[in-house]
Amino acid sequence: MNKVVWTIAGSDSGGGAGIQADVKAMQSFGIHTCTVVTALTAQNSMGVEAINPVGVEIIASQLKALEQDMPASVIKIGMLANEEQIKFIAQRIQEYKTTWACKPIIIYDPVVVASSGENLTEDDVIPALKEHLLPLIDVLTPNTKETQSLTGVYLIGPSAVRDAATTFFKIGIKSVVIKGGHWDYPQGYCIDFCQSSADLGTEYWLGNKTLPVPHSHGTGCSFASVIAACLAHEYPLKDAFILAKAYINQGLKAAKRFGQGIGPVAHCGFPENKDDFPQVIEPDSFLGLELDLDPVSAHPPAMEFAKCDSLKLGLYPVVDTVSWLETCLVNGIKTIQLRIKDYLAPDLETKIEQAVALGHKYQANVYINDHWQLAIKHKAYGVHLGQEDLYLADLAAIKMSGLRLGLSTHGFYEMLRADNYKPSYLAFGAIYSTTTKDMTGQIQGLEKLKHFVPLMKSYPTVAIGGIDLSRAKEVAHTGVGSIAVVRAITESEDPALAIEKLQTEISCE
Ligand SMILES: Cc1ncc(COP(=O)(O)OP(=O)(O)O)c(N)n1
Ligand SMILES: Cc1nc(C(=O)O)sc1CCOP(=O)(O)O
Ligand SMILES: [Mg+2]
Repeated sequence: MNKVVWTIAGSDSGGGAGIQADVKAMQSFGIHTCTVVTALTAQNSMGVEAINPVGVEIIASQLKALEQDMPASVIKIGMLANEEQIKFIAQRIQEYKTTWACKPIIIYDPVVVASSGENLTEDDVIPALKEHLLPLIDVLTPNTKETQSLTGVYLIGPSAVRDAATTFFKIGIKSVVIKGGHWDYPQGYCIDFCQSSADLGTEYWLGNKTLPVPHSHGTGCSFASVIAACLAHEYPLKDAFILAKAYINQGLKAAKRFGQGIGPVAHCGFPENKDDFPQVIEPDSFLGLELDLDPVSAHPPAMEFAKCDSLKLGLYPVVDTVSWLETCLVNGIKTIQLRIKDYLAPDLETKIEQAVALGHKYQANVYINDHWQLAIKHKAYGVHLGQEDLYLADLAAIKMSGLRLGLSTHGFYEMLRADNYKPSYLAFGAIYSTTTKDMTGQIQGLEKLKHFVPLMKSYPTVAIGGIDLSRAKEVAHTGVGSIAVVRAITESEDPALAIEKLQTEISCE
């Protein structure tokens, strides 16, 4: 089924914000947008001349037409012009949430004040918003001013941002993305925050230098629309968050003036340039320290690991015994991983020692999964770690020992987080579903892999998860430099033949 998102928002006659921005931003992410217009604002690049709200009976007729034919998986709400509209939309959203077979995700960008500073509502709507609409919202995307108006919390630093998020959660909002575009803390940076009430222990902070560009009309609407589009594609919120930020950075850099005043953010398609992506803020990074985030790693930070011999690592078996490792090496494999998940496995150290020795014997590069201390001790070629290991392992010790570091990533956010460490290679998974490991909610698919590979083209890249002979060619066709497999070799009747055929499929690309 093709994805449909509704936007319930105001029309901007100037073409830069509101419904017009929403349609363009969602189009960039391959989404079909249905529109429910709440107001016909008369505005241009200089300001708002009139609001012209649409009566609720007209809003009702637009909704009715869509309900019958094109129900949405995600509904994005923008400008609501008065209390009557707020109450009406809240009542409809409540109805959709209780009666639709697939409950829609509701994202609300609380457009109360235009970027020009002008009021976009007829009256003080904040009490009505808090009572009727906000408790129904899955993702709220307020800017600094809107956060302050809705929560009463003055955003003077990171702990105030957290307090504001907690205030929103108490109202019933499930997730918040608090935009720091007007925050200027630390000075010269734009910092954004994301958190969900279901996972209060996890915070996502993104940051980049403030872009000194004058044309920024429609950034709020476009940002929320990209999040809506990504959620419709079932991306996790953290990936939607980072893509929305990259989309806006890309659009700000390309923005142009059309009238005499502030021009609209440009709409340039799916972000493909790593320079447009923000930094994932780690607690021990410069921005993390400036923000006073609590340190989480017991070890000193480290980045820039030893380089791999080549950008293309080729067929990369991941095996759990020394015997399998040798079988692969005998059959010409040059990059391989020993992945023993049982930390109490008998003779674990001996097995790692043997794996390293076999690597030398067959002139192949052996990576050790997880057991970085033993990998250092026995001078393996490299270590493969997951995201959860980044605060646990002594990365500085791995770097000092000259071992390569491969990092797992699952999606855009984790990929940019891994980029902070400048590892030796990046693995993208799980491309397809797999029975080797529980990857529920982390299946990326080929389309995302097509974005990951060019974004991270400065690294050797590896695709993993559910790849077999029938899929190897399409995966290799994305340009990824290596294909990591478990079952495609270990469950084949003839491992030597499986290796040969997989090598052939990959080398054709
Ligand atoms: C090449 C490659 N990619 C990804 C993984 C997964 O590593 P990780 O996330 O650390 O999970 P476990 O393998 O430890 O379960 C990998 N091992 N190799
Ligand atoms: C070990 C592992 N890591 C993954 C990740 O996505 O990080 S997927 C995966 C299992 C790969 O096994 P198979 O080739 O049998 O599907
Ligand atoms: Mg691991």
